Amino acid sequence: MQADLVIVANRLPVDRVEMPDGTKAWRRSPGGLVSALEPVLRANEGVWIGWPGGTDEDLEPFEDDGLHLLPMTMTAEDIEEHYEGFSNGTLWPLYHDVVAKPEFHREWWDGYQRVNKRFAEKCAEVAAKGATVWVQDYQLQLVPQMLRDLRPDLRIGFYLHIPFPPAELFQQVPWRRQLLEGLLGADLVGFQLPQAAQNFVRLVRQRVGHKTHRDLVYLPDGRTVHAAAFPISIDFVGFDEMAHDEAINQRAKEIRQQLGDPRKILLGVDRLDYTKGIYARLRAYGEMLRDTELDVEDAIFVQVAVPSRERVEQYRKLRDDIDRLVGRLNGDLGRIGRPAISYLHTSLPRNEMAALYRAADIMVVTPYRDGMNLVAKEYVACRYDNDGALVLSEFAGAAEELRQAWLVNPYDINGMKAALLEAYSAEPKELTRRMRAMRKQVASKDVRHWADTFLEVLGAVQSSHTKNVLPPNGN
Ligand SMILES: O=P(O)(O)OC[C@H]1O[C@H](O[C@H]2O[C@H](CO)[C@@H](O)[C@H](O)[C@H]2O)[C@H](O)[C@@H](O)[C@@H]1O
Ligand SMILES: O=c1ccn([C@@H]2O[C@H](COP(=O)(O)OP(=O)(O)O)[C@@H](O)[C@H]2O)c(=O)[nH]1
Repeated sequence: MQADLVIVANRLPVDRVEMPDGTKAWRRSPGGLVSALEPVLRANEGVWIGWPGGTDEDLEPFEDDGLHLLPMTMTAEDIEEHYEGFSNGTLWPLYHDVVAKPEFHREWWDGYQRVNKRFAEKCAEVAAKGATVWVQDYQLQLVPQMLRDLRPDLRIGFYLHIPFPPAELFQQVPWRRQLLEGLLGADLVGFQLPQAAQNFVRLVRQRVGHKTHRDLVYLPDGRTVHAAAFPISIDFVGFDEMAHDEAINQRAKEIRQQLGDPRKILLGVDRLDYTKGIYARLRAYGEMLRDTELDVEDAIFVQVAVPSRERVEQYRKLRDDIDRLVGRLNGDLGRIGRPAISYLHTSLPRNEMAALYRAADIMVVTPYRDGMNLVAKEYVACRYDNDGALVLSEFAGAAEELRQAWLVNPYDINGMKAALLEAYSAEPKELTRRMRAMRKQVASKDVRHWADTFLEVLGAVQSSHTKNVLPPNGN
């Protein structure tokens, strides 16, 4: 198989899972990267390389619902060292403001290099001459340079879905220079926010010593690397259409009834990740009930927590902590038929998500740090009647665009309580004013816009063989 567009991500859009009866089945993979890229691959003929979930399974390339998928085989050791280890035990906490303590282990780094190499080799094998390869996310930062060494004819783009930290944090990594050099194999390195692109360029100047000018890096071999922000988004029209669907609105009504017809439904939907601030948010809500600012007769908090990275210690602990907190809050504050929190530890299909967004009066998104947070944008897309309130952390990438949300600092519990209360009691006129502006933003900057802009800028970069001339004052 030879493709003109190759998307390479740690995960395939579908995940091979074992059912309770021991049989294997495909399920949609968790997370926003898959939500965003699936419509992009659908719109452009191409192939997607990634891990299909599970270990030691040699699967042939296959087609799933019109998508060409190329599964990579991962051993148990690969998963332990590359995915759970270096990607999610080292890079993930480090890139998210050290919300948890990153661990540095040399064998994890070895596994990271090994897996990146295999992904690069697979790309080199399937990319047609002069093809575009779009490498995704922090799990594959070495792929751009490894791939360029193998196939200098390719146009290579890289996109980081999570924040890129300031130099002060990044320089903790013992292999910082190798990571930067890996990324510099790309022609275009994309980030969620402009600050991240600036952090990257500054680090390249300081740590690798290359000349830079604004968002350009000049390499000694004459190649130029462009670093810029491309805030990711959602399929606005798709969500808006689902939101208008009769069956989904019927389901939203049913959800409300099943919850006991409360006056207001508050909703949180997150992967069960310590970056998402679920614990602090539920604690704040519990305090509001305890202090009688809210009453379980009027309000309920629905929290959906999607199982995530369950073999990583910090994630296991978080799950236990939240289980205990929910149990305590319901035990202390709930009444018969009126729990304080309706907690679901599960992954819901898109239509059920849309029904929940339709049902929720207040969407609560309070991460300590988040690359973007598509859930916030999906909620906005589903509120076509311009009602509903969004309470959003300042530290989510989405806050740069959704300025009319109730913006909160998740470290400030009292501030969060005040914002929740304001959103809870806001006048319809106020809700409309805010939601209308946010809908306009998401409608105009949807995922199509994101992918088209990235691929357009990538398409415009000079061929890697063309030598560039430094600007007169390149620094
Ligand atoms: O693959 P997993 O380990 O199960 O994790 C799921 C994904 O989580 C992260 O998603 C990010 O991408 C979103 C879309 O750009 C963004 O809105 C969010 O803020 C990010 O956290 C991760 O970056 C992906 O690689 C994972 O697949
Ligand atoms: O039960 C769930 C919970 C979440 N999602 C989807 O998972 C994505 C989460 O992306 P986000 O950017 O908010 O966070 P991430 O998990 O990537 O960090 C969104 O598209 C959600 O619609 C889902 O399909 N089912």
